[in-house]
Amino acid sequence: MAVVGFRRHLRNNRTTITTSCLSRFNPAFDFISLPAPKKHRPHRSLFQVRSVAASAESVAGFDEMVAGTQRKYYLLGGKGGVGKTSCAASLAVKFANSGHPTLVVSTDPAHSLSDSFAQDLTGGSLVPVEGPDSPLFALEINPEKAREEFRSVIQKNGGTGVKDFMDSMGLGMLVEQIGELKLGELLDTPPPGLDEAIAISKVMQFLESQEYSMFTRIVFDTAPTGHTLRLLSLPDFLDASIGKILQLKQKIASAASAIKSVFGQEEVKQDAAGKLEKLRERMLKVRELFRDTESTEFVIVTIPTVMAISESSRLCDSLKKESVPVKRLIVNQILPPSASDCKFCSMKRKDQMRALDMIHNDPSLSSLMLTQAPLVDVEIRVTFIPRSCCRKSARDATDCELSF
Ligand SMILES: Nc1ncnc2c1ncn2[C@@H]1O[C@H](COP(=O)(O)OP(=O)(O)OP(=O)(O)O)[C@@H](O)[C@H]1O
Repeated sequence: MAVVGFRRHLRNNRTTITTSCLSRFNPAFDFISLPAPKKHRPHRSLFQVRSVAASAESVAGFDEMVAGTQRKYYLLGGKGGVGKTSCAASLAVKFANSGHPTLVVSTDPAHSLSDSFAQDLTGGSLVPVEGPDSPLFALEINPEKAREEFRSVIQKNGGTGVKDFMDSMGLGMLVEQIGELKLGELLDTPPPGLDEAIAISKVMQFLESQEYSMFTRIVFDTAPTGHTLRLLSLPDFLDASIGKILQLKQKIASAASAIKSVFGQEEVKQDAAGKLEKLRERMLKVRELFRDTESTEFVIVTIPTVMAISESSRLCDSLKKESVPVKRLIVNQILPPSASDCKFCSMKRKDQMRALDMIHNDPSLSSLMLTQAPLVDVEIRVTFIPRSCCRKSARDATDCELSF
């Protein structure tokens, strides 16, 4: 299994991958590349993490991330296009190769996890990723598709399928409260956080379902910054909304006869306030989870540009304000060292140095552990090499090192 610059060669009808671009560049980019099989592993740090505040190099970062068998959640977020998906995929692979059954989930409506793994993950269910030592599954949650399905269910069945659908999304109790509202209109102008509500409800399913209990590492590839903040603030939003919904309860009760035709008498009789309370508790549980320093960590991904770092600084402040644990910053796409820069690269390098200085001087970001990942000259993809291709006799040493 390898996360490498993606270059395919057909050799004897088998797929192999060159690793030359990575080996030419910084070995610290092992965050994106993979550790070689144990017997080939170099002795240097494979996941170099440097505290910006204390400039000494440390290898403690990744060791700390893999330590322990209790479940841990890593949310990767940052500005659009900085490499969140690439980093989430490679981190997930590293966890799986370190012995953790791992799940990587994309909550970004503009998914690219499928592209990153070169596998179709759009079905809304767990897809096994072959290759790592321990099980690795990937999942894309497609909120927009879910919303569309929801809309068509309403149109087709006049609302009769709504409850089942919402139940499947973990939001069943909501529909009973809003059953007499015009759901079509609600979907045309979705309340802020509806997409994130679907993602959160999936998270709650992870927590509750036996099927997911095996996973000890869950990596989230989140949507760009704005969405992420809404995701984190949604439990509060829903908490506040519950008051409003409770007011609707009275209205719903008076419209019981109308609802009866949709949901049946028994449903209407159920204690709406109790259900809302349950929903609130669930949301609070999610909120607690995201703020639990023992189990959760938000990793900010950025690139060395003034704009990206300024946004990362604001994101870091917001996360801290929300009491979300944030300890690490990945600075992706750093120009690799070169003995002779062209004019463009030399200018670019200076620009990147200025941006990196911003991190050192930023009151929020400077306290984070910094991982630097170089810009590589090919697209980052996760793929695997069939074991049969890894026979030493048939392969040169470099290919073998990053295969399994
Ligand atoms: N270090 C790198 N060197 C070269 N290309 C990179 C690097 N990191 C990411 N890329 C490329 O940049 C593009 C965007 O990466 P990716 O999809 O991981 O970013 P993202 O932050 O998840 O994007 P979005 O916000 O759109 O979801 C991809 O084509 C990816 O291959």
